[in-house]
Amino acid sequence: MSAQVFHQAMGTLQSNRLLNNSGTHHELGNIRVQLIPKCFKLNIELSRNRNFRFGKKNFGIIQATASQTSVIESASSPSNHDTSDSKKKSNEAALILVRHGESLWNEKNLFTGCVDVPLTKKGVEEAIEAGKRISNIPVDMIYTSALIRAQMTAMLAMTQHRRRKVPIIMHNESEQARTWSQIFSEDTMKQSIPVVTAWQLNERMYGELQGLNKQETADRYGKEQVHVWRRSYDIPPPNGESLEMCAQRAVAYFKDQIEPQLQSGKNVMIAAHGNSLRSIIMYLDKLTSQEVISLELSTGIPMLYIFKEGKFIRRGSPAGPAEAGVYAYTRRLAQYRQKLDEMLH
Ligand SMILES: O=C(O)[C@H](O)COP(=O)(O)O
Repeated sequence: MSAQVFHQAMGTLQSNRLLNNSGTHHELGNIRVQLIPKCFKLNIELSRNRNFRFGKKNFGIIQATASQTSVIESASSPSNHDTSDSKKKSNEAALILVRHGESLWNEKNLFTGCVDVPLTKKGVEEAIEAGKRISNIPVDMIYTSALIRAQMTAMLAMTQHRRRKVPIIMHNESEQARTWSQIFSEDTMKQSIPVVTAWQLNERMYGELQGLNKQETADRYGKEQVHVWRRSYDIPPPNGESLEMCAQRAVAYFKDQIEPQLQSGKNVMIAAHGNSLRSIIMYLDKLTSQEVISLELSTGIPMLYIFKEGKFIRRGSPAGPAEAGVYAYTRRLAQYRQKLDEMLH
């Protein structure tokens, strides 16, 4: 198999460079149709909306519309031979949301926003704990923000997953980055989970509050003013983003990039931030701008949703690390867990 085909199969965002002897391309308006012998039956890609691909054999049918590309897979179990843990023509998919563990600036009570601060030791432990709670839930794709605290959380959580797939960050920032991060073993690829990092999932930009102490800011400007900056829906902090502004980019990204994966039966984990996740939960739970202001998210506590028939069903947020009673499993999740038990015993 050529390196280029493998690169494509690995799922890096599609290169503008056309494949030579590995396949043929046809342009249909803004849709590019690519036929690749023995690999994808049919690979339809929007030339402007570059959608992510991962794995190859399991891509049975690929559907394209003017706004999105979705994939229906043929994998069905967590066996070693499957590229994905999703079900064939699955009509349900798991969505895990997790706010990053405690960061060094959470610990110091500083406004952090888009400043790229790592986790504390406690944050590392929280991320590992989060991983234990979701260790029996299938994960086919991971999305994180561009910030290290979310990425650390996702990676540390996955060290606990019983399926033992390896999360691998996709580097699509340049052609060279794509080329230099190729994987040349199909088996290795099957045991990997693509991790897509996106600035749109970043924490809200806290403007001129970034780096200030929250308590000192309240002492200086008044508790009420700071509460308005932190929890109002549409009032931004000085030169920063309001929750509404944060929601515009985070929810747009969720709808454009993540929802199509869920529609195709992929199980997705998102590791992000207090405010980008509040925005996404507002969309999932159809909260009003009044309701979202009282929504608070703890660090490192994963929340589970099931996506089914176009709807998001909240399945719980575990109070403790013990699995029993943590999540209201669906039948499909219970079957997945049973297969893991069989595989690992
Ligand atoms: O950016 C920050 O300071 C925190 O991650 C979120 O802060 P908040 O609770 O003040 O919105």
